[in-house]
Order: sequence, then structure tokens, then C-alpha cells
Amino acid sequence: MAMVTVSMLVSLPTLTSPNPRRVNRFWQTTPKTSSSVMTVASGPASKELATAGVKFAEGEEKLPKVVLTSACGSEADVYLYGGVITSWKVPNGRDLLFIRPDAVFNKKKPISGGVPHCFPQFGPGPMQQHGFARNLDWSVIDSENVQGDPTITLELKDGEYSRSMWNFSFQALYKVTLQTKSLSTELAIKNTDSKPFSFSTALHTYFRAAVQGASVNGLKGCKTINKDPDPKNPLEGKEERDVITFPGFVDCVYLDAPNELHLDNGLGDVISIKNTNWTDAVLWNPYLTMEACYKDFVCVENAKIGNVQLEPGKTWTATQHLSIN
Ligand SMILES: O=P(O)(O)OC[C@H]1O[C@@H](O)[C@H](O)[C@@H](O)[C@@H]1O
Repeated sequence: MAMVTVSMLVSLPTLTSPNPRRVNRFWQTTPKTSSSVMTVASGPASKELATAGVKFAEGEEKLPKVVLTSACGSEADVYLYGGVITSWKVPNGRDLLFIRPDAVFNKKKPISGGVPHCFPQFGPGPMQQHGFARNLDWSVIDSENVQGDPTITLELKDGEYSRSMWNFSFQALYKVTLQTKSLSTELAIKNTDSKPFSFSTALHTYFRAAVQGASVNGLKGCKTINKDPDPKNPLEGKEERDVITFPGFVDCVYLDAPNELHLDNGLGDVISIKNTNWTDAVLWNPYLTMEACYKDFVCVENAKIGNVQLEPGKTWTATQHLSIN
């Protein structure tokens, strides 16, 4: 019988939670040395949680995942490895996210697709591309159901592996809420160290798309750092287009992007991508460098490219709200 650790952690950042609600504070997959943690036995395959619409299950290669199901028929999968949302199915059954065909679920590399975290480095930079948060196990510390909408909160803290690259103590809390036609996240990074630190970060969202028909609206006028034509020598510029398409290789950072963009995925969906405090955006399509799948997705990433400076005890928070009409 597999063992699942139940955490009694109770203090969370300010997370919006209207009433009525049902709250459960839960488990993590890796043991912690904390007096507030107790261990219970659970079945290995799947576990219905007391929270409606939140189910703990085995995903690909038996990796643990949480399945969120809303009362109106939308569904999302969140893998604890990387804290990555791998699937967001809206009520018509369409999955608006994309997993690359070369994705592996064996922890040998981050899961390629869905909504991976880039933290504490967007990159390039001194550590591995996009940091370490996408290749560590996150813990579930809370779940609730608000009027039929399931929510979980994941946590990542520093450990030996993260400290080998970035020697700071931190706590990341990631709240994921599924509603009928939307998927919302709130990321809160807290400096739990005694010294200041700085980081950059992004939600590297892979959207399913028909690349030739896909376009993004809302970035006109932004300053750009364009990795096309030469990723090693990005060019600064300004976006002049109302509507950005993906006719070839696209890899561009948009500074001070607006708090709402629209993605037409070329498959019949227009996705609103709203944010607070994700000040920048990134568009990416690898074109022929990923011949097997570039036609099937575009990445539209909410990002914080310039370093966030965080003093001890302080928290940086940003939200992303994806929705369809
Ligand atoms: O690590 P992944 O998922 O393969 O994504 C890599 C790409 O991620 C994008 O965010 C960067 O703008 C690209 O430069 C980079 O190539």
C-alpha cells in the first residue's frame, strides 16, 4: 500500500475565496521533516478527495496528478512533477493545451507542454534554461470547491537540488482554479531567506493550435526583444502589427505587455489571456526546428523578464486567467 503524506499546513497567501466553500488541506508526494506533517496510508491508483471535483490519480508513467472537474463539465490535469497543468478541456471536450510528442513523463526532463513554470530564471542565464521549478515535485497543500469550481494550491520550497543552483530559501504557492470556461492561476513567490534575492519567471503556456491560422492580438506598440533571426543575438525593436501571425520561426519577448491578449488558435477558439503583474509576454513557435509538431501549437507566455527583487519576508504575486466565450 502506497503512503501519502498529509500536511496540516494552514497559512496561505491572500487567495480570493468567496463563500460558500469547502476547504481541505492536503497532501504531498515527498516526505517532509516537519512536526506539522502526519502520514496516512492510501491506495496507489487513485484517491477521491473529500473536495468535490478534485481527484488524485496516476498519470502517464504513473506520475501523480490531480484531476480537476468542474460542475459544468470542464476538466484540467495538474502533474505534481513540475507543477504543470497538462490539460484543460472545456465543456465541448476540446483540450486547449498541447503536449509535445517528445514529452516524457519519467522525471528525466521537464514535461514538454501544458503550462510549465520557468522559475527562478526565464533564461538564458547562469542556470539551466527556464530554471528548476519545472523539474521538481510540488506538493498539494490545499483544495477547495467554490460553487462547483475546484481549486488546488501547490507548494514548492527550496531543497538541496534547488540550492545547488540558487542558494536561497523560498516558498512558491501556485493556486489553480477551474471554472466552466476558464482556468485561473495565482503564483506567489515568498522570500523565506534572511537575505534578498532576485528572479525572473514565466508561465510557458503551450496552446494547441493550427499554426497557419493562429494569431495573437494586443501587443502592438510593445518594445520587443526578438530572437529571430538569431537567437544568440536578440534585436531590440517595437511591435508594429495589430495581429501577429506565425508564418515561420517566432521567438520574441514583449516588454510591458498589456494585461489582456487574445489568441485565435486557428481551430475555432479565441482565448482571452488576462493577467495581473505578469508584466511581459513571450511568443514562441520553433518552426522547422521541431518539424514533428510545430504546426500544432503556439506558446503565448506570461512572463516577468526583468528581475524581481524580493526582500526577506516579502511576496511577489501574479495571476493568469485563460478563458473562452
Ligand atoms: O524548454 P522548452 O519548453 O523546449 O522551450 C524552449 C523555448 O522556450 C521559450 O520560452 C523561449 O523563448 C525559447 O527561446 C526557447 O527555445
